[in-house]
Amino acid sequence: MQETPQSDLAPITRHLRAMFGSRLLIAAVHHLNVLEELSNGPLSVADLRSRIGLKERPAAVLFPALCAMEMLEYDESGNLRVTELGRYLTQNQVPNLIGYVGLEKNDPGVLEMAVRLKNDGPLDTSGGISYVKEGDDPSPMDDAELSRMFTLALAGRAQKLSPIVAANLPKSKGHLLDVAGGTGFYTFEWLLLNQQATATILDRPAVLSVATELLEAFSKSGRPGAETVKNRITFQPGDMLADELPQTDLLLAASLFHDWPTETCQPLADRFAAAIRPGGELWVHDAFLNDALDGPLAVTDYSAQLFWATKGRCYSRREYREWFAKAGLDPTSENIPTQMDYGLIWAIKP
Ligand SMILES: C[S@@+](CC[C@H](N)C(=O)[O-])C[C@H]1O[C@@H](n2cnc3c(N)ncnc32)[C@H](O)[C@@H]1O
Repeated sequence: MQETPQSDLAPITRHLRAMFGSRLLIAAVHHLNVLEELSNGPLSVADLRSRIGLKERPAAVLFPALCAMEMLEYDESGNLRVTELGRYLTQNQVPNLIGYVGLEKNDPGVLEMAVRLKNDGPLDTSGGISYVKEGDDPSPMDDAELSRMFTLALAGRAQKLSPIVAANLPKSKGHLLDVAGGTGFYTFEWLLLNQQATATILDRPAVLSVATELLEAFSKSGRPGAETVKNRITFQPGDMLADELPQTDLLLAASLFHDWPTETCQPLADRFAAAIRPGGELWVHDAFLNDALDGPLAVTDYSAQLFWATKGRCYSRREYREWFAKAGLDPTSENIPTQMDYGLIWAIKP
């Protein structure tokens, strides 16, 4: 089949992320007893969390996933209950599939997922967490080899999505700040479409040295205007959680918030809002949970993958829009799908 810019690679990312969803289901049944806890009737999210001993983040990953899998649902009062299907994973239902699902209960990935759910992350974080640099904690993003590996791992995804994202961002002669810009492809493509604009890519120094190499190759691609992109980009090594951010007309946060826990997202939104000039815009490219926190399955699987590997998870548009509003931005209701189950939302600075 010939590759076209329109072809969505979601089947690949969905199968990749499904592994993490499977681990959640098996761990929920065999290591956390989630469905059994609900077999006597519905419980509020808070009650279910306290019975299983789950913190906010693992609960916000696991419960939406079990809803998306149709094992759980919310009743009229907003409590969680077992569905007709989910009943077949409880002891009172005979026959049931508990034993059959249990064939995989000692799979190393399942066992580790159970540990991470109970602990809200891996037990050993001495080597740091992928895609995360926080305070003085060690970070793979500051290690030459690891940051190259993690950054290049995202290059194909960014190359595929960036022309779509760039085409949906506003046309401008102003400045774009691409925070945690990684490979830089989103900026490269946007500058190609906006020949008078300038941009700053902010990330860790080791990541930016990879982006610099990619920009060199991009400049020589022969695409119209590609050779001018280099002169319009500033690379800014830094810490988005601590350093002053340059003032900008547009700010892009692509696959950024999902690496961070809820308590870090509001300060990030506040910092981004402060960097945007009046009339400017904050754009987020990410995968979003339903506002009802019950799916979609592709995103709850992705949230499980992010829970596994980072400090974050997927969030709903409602969660983002609440951060934007608290940061003094006016969230728009627009929702622009891109590909691979991602989309764009944005807010304007009054
Ligand atoms: C998941 S990647 C996203 C990269 C890019 N936006 C994309 O969509 O391909 C997250 C990026 O955040 C960067 N990052 C993590 N902590 C950071 C910090 N404190 N300051 C600046 N960048 C940071 C990482 O180095 C990494 O490049």
